[in-house]
Amino acid sequence: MEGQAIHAESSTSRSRPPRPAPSTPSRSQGTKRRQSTPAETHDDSEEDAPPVELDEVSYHISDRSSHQLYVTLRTDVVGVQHYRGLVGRGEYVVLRRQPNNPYDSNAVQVINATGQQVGHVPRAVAAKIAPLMDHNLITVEGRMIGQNLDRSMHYKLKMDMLIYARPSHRYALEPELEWATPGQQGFERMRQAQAAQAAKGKGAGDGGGLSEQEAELGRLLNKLTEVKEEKKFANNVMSVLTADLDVANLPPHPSPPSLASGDLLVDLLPHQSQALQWMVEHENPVLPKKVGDAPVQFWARHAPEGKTQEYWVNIATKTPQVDNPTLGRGGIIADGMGLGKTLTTLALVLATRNSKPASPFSNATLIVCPLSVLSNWEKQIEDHVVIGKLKSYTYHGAGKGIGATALSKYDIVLTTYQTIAAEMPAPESSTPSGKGKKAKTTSASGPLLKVKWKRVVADEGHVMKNTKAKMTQAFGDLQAERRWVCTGTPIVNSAADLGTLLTCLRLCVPLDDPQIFKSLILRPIKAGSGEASRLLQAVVGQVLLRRTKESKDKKGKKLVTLPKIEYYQCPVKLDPETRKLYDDVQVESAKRFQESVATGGTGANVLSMLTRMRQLCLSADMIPADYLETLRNTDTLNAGPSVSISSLQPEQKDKLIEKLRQAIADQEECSVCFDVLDDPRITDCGHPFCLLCITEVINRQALCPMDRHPLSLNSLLELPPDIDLSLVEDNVVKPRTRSAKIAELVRYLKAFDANDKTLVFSQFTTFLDRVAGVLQEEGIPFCRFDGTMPAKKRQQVIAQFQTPVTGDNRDGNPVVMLISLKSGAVGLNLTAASNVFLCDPWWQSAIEAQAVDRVHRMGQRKTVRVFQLIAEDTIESKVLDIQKRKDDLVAKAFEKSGTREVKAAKKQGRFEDLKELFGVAK
Ligand SMILES: Nc1ncnc2c1ncn2[C@@H]1O[C@H](COP(=O)(O)OP(=O)(O)OP(=O)(O)O)[C@@H](O)[C@H]1O
Repeated sequence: MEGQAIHAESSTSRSRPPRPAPSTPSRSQGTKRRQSTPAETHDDSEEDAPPVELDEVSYHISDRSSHQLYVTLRTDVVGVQHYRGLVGRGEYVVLRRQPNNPYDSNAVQVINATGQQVGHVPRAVAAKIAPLMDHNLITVEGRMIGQNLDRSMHYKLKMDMLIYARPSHRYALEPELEWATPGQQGFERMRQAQAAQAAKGKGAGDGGGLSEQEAELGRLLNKLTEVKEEKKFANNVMSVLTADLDVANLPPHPSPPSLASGDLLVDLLPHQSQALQWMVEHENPVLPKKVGDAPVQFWARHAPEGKTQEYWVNIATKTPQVDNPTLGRGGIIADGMGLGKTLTTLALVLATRNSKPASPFSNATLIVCPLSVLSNWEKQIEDHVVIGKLKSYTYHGAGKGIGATALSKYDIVLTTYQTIAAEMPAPESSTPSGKGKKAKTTSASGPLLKVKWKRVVADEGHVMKNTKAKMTQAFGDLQAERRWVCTGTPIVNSAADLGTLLTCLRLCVPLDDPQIFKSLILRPIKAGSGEASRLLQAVVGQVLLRRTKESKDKKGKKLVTLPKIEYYQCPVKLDPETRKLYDDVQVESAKRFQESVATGGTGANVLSMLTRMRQLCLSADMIPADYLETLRNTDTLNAGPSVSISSLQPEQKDKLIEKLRQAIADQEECSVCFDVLDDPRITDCGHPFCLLCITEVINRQALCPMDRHPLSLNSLLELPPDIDLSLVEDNVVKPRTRSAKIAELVRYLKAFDANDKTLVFSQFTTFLDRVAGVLQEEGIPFCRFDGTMPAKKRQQVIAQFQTPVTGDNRDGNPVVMLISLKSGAVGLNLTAASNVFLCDPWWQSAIEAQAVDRVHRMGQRKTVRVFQLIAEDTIESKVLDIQKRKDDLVAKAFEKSGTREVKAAKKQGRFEDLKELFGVAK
């Protein structure tokens, strides 16, 4: 039975973000292999079948979970003679369920890196793994031991099958998988055998034999995944990943656009000219000329011994092919904030104006950015490009009434992520998105998706951290000859972020495939593979340029010289009334926390309790008047049955919607991923989550992670489309009493020089409303900036704020800008300010650093002063302690010794952190 072929169905494609045509051909075109020989031909249905696509959805869901390698099973790929897919030794292959196979409903296909089927998993093995795969309990992938590159007739090929599952499922799953352990010895004995081997010093994973530095990098990357909220850590990892790049000695552009050339109103700085040349080279990559030349995007020339015909080998995936591989054009500009990525990109457009792209592409560049930086691009063009040298157009809001042909005549078109997402054709709602079917479309795509761009640039491209998000898919759908990402933080949460960027950029084919990136890089890194860490480092070396404010040129001089920056911590004493309320709330919250720990769950709404305590530190009227009472009376253990949203009373629904709206306005985090809510939903028990996070939880355990209330997908509610999330213009709240923090802030503002401008950051827009009320009372001119403001308004606000105070414009010239910490701050130039107030400490020091970077950047002439307001003896001082401890841990993790202890300390640290925040004695 095992050698018998199971025929493929003719329609096997599933949906994944479509690939742009024709510059970046589909995988089957781009990495086409040798023509099949007569011996390899097979039945017609297979011949006409479209190339097999990967299942994007299941990839995404499983990638968000932390699966662990349970066991590796040596097995076969069978029925190889019926398929045309070729594989090399060591190549990773995708194992995909084929439930509609007419001969075996348990069938599992084996698919190579170019999407072609190689064969099937043996029937007996498939029967065991198929039900587990169907229930999303395991993920499997294969690594080829045998190969069929010799083109002789093969019926089966040896393969290692790697079975992954969640660590928390071990208890239930191991009995189901005993048959897969070597000699069916069972997991316990397998572990004992592995431990004995490790004790003999044979090394774990495939990290054995690799240098200590490689192993160390692997360990660091693993920690990155574990401590995903630690952005500083991510920055450090970027430093490690880019440590070997010799950026100081990059050649400058021979004739960059400049004052002298009449294109720019400024000259590029030397590091910007180097970046320009690097970008030009990466838009025109050249395959290695001969055997032995350095690989380009991992493709190397290969000449088999004794044979004359050379072929190509992808040294990352071990994929061979005869036809010339297609190279991606573009890359990632990951320079630190404020080094001039915007200006360099404009210089690229100017420098390549006369090199017309191949037909059918136009000469137009599309720049996609968050709404908050749209006006910054307009301003940079206005400030730095000589009038008439670049024709630019902003395609947003009222500017949308223009067709594809007109757009393609511009040199630069500016737009936002939301706009490109909205231009995607709407899927036909009645079409079931069943397996094997692509959603049909009813509406046509918008003009942006119709233009054949010379290049597309994703500014602040790290926002595309999720391959399933509409804007990521929309960027992938844009048709362009060259593709770029600009971001100071290419890795935000984990190395997977870099994989997403490769996918969006179509670079390093076939590593741009999420499934292959995961198999080759993410999973092995988790398993401690130094080789995979080295591969990740190599990917970075191929596609990314990064310098920071600390980088030095070849003479040892810093790239940019900036004025001094001074940090001050300002302790604030709560007023007696707030102090009393805070202490009561803390005692009650601690009780709730302990109760939930005692019952063994995440129990009570931990995050929401922490948020309320933080709001109390800012201004007591930010929490509901009856909050303490509610806290005392809430029965956290009363879960109740799952409720379908459709059965809720209208007033219950309204309450939930209001709660969700508030959570979004307050930038509350999702308590599954600890990130800002993405595509938010609220449960019938009143907890907000990202849609993807809560869907995954429901699929797994159908209980709310906050209060164990039973949930189903029907218990989720989203905001109605007509609800207005935008900041109510000039929202000003006159607080009943002035909180200690607001009083302290005003004290400083009054003491500053009348010409000094100040940024006031808070995570809570509702707090900024209260500050606004007090500033109004005090007659201190201020403005507000918020991520949800219309583009025109933002531009006006920034322009107004950036106007220096002089004798004649003092009246109404804002000296304070109120700005929310997490929305809208990235990418802004606010150098008119030299004082920064951080009103509430944030867990991620990197977010605060980003805020400070709005002011401490090129163009700043004064010393920058940063004031952190900390409410004494509250959760805020504890947050700082935790932040510091985490920074210490990060520092330690970079020392070579003690990393295992660091890891253990971190795990324990999470729980200890919570105890500390609630004031529960250790
Ligand atoms: N060569 C230059 N001459 C004069 N000013 C410059 C030059 N390069 C950059 N600047 C100014 O420095 C500031 C920062 O530049 P820019 O906004 O391009 O940085 P960035 O790397 O895109 O920053 P971010 O990561 O925050 O988006 C801008 O005000 C810009 O006008």
